[in-house]
Amino acid sequence: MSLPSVETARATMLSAIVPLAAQAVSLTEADGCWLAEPVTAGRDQPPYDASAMDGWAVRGADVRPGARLKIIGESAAGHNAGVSLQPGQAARIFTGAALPAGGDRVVIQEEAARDGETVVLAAAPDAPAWVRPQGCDFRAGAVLLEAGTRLNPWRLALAASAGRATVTCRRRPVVALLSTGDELVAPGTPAGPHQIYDACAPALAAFVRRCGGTVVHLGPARDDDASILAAIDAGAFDLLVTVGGASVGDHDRVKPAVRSVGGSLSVEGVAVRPGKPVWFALLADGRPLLGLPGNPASALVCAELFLWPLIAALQGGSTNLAPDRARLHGPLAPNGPREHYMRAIIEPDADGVRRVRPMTDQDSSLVTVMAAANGLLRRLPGADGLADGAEVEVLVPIR
Ligand SMILES: Nc1nc2c(c(=O)[nH]1)N[C@H]1C(S)=C(S)[C@@H](COP(=O)(O)OP(=O)(O)OC[C@H]3O[C@@H](n4cnc5c(N)ncnc54)[C@H](O)[C@@H]3O)O[C@H]1N2
Ligand code: MOO
Repeated sequence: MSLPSVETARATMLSAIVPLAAQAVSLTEADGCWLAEPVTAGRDQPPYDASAMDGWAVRGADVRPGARLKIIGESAAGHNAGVSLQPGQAARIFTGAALPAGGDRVVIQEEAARDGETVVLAAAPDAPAWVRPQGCDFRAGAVLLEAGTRLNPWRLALAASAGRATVTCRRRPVVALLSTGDELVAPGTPAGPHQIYDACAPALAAFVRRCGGTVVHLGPARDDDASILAAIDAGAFDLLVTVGGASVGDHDRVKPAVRSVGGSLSVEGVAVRPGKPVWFALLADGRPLLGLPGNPASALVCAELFLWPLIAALQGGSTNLAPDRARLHGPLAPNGPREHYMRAIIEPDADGVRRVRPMTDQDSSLVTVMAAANGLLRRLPGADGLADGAEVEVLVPIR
């Protein structure tokens, strides 16, 4: 049976996702969320004609070399001068302050000298008006951020400038992690001679948080249906991620256990390396389940390819997994039948050219190899061998 491509499998998974409810989210909590409603401006920004510099507010018509102007007041940010400039008059002004009525230009203080109650302009004051007109950043009523925009610190500054304390975003998904396997023990607990530490749950927890999800740990569970189902039953989650037990061995019990309680599988294996046994199901109550293979590199590559888009979709967002490009460091053998995501080091060479060097050993169990890599080299099924310097596709993991 031929397995679906990464793209087809991802589309199948995403078609089953219903975005979570929208709610008001405080700006301090909204970084990384997708807007469910636009942010519009309730007022102009700046709300008045503002000085861009510290200096003297004047009437442009009065600016002549050496002009002597009478000082009639002061305008500081947050404090209106309460004066109106008549011909021949000036007001002290500071950056961000409102221009007094009648003023339309600022002469910076380096271009003028105070002399008692007057200010004397320099021989050749510089040309800019140094005024930021009311509404030059945005106007009342303008749509500042469209629905569907993903918030980041720069966009949060815009929402904050519009006076918004909250924005409307979809709830962050609660993602439950369930590692399975009789051999697994949680780091920090004693390990028997035939046991290994659960490397995937802590790694995936960090991954989920970077995607904007919150994490619940359900495992590790034993390789038996009762243990797996008890863990699933106990969990309150929006998305369940199981790790291990995905393949074809007698002890790979997760899929049978999920089926036994009415789960329906829509993806069972993908033509990808690493991660071929990855699977996807809806539980009987409709909640989605992503089944990751147990080898750590398989689990984490599949997290990039499938988990990140699923978490985004639950928040009403989409991810851009379009590969980037780099030049190959050294030759590369032809690829096999599966789309291959090779753990690799991507860095500039001595000439500043971005190079990608695949790790020598691509065994999906090797955590040392994964930890030394900083990206993935993507190879399409059946791709030809390549020479040193060939342009290739790379994927830099979510940061
Ligand atoms: N006859 C076949 N055997 C296997 C096939 C196959 O097609 N035919 N596929 C192989 C591939 S590819 C992968 S990937 C693995 C995936 O297997 P499972 O998802 O069933 O995972 P496990 O068997 O439970 O574990 C695999 C491996 O990873 C270790 N592991 C599991 N969980 C963790 C964890 N949380 N932290 C660290 N290490 C973990 C586990 O001890 C095994 O060594 O199957 C191949 N077999
Ligand atoms: O696909 Mo498995 O993930 O090759 O090791």
